[in-house]
Amino acid sequence: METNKQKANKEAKEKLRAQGIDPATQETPQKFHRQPLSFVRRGDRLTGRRLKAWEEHSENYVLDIPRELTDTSVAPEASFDQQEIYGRTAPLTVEIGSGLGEAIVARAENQPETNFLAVEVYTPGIADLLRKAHSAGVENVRVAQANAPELLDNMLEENSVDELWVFFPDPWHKTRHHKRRLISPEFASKVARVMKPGGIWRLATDWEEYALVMRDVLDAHPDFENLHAGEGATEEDPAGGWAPRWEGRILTSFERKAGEAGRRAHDLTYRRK
Ligand SMILES: C[S@@+](CC[C@H](N)C(=O)[O-])C[C@H]1O[C@@H](n2cnc3c(N)ncnc32)[C@H](O)[C@@H]1O
Repeated sequence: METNKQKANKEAKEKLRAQGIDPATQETPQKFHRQPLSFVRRGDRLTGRRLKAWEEHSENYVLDIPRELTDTSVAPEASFDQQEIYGRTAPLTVEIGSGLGEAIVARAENQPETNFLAVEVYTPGIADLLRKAHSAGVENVRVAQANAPELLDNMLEENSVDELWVFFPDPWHKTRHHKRRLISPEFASKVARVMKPGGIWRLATDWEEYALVMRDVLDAHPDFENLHAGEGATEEDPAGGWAPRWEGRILTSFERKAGEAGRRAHDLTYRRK
């Protein structure tokens, strides 16, 4: 006789399989995505207050996105109509990899006249964001649970984003994993397409070698201009180009832990030409 727990486990596994996810590893198979993924599917099971937050608030904040094959793939017919989504048209700030939602919810609270879109694949992180957004009473944030490069290609309109953030993207520090890194010339071109001329792209990382790669990739990209070219140059790093810490980038728990481990953040700021 099957117990309730066994039945629930079986159902959860079937749901994952239907989404193209291997229940043993909970990893999204690479074959469904055109590019290497910048994330590994982690356990998505929600419990306790995260589950409660999801049940109570996801309907208000999480976008219903047409999917292709997996739950993070964005189908080419997806669209982003601000009027429909926020009930108004306003300047748009997008955060890619919003983690636990600390930075975007804080900013949304301080900038009620801006619309905010958090892009994140990690369900427990989104649940935390929902809890924060609800308790702060913000109405100008929405969440897209989606693989960012596909969202940029298939959902956001050309010339529609005023500001875009990528704070502490996964560093994938082993050389054999560098192809999974988010920041690349191809990704920069996807960002360039959706940004308005004059739009601002803010980045930060605690991984020094990745910071140098990000700077070199974006300095070489024809559509972006480094707003702090040459700043912060040192003898070891004569090129410089580092931005001061931006006041809107609050200290997240992720950055705090990096600091405790002795890694300091490098900031970069670019303008879409
Ligand atoms: C190291 S965390 C940093 C989170 C947050 N920005 C902060 O500063 O605390 C990186 C986040 O990016 C998300 N992420 C990685 N690749 C992504 C992708 N392709 N699309 C959407 N989110 C992604 C991960 O799930 C993770 O939550």
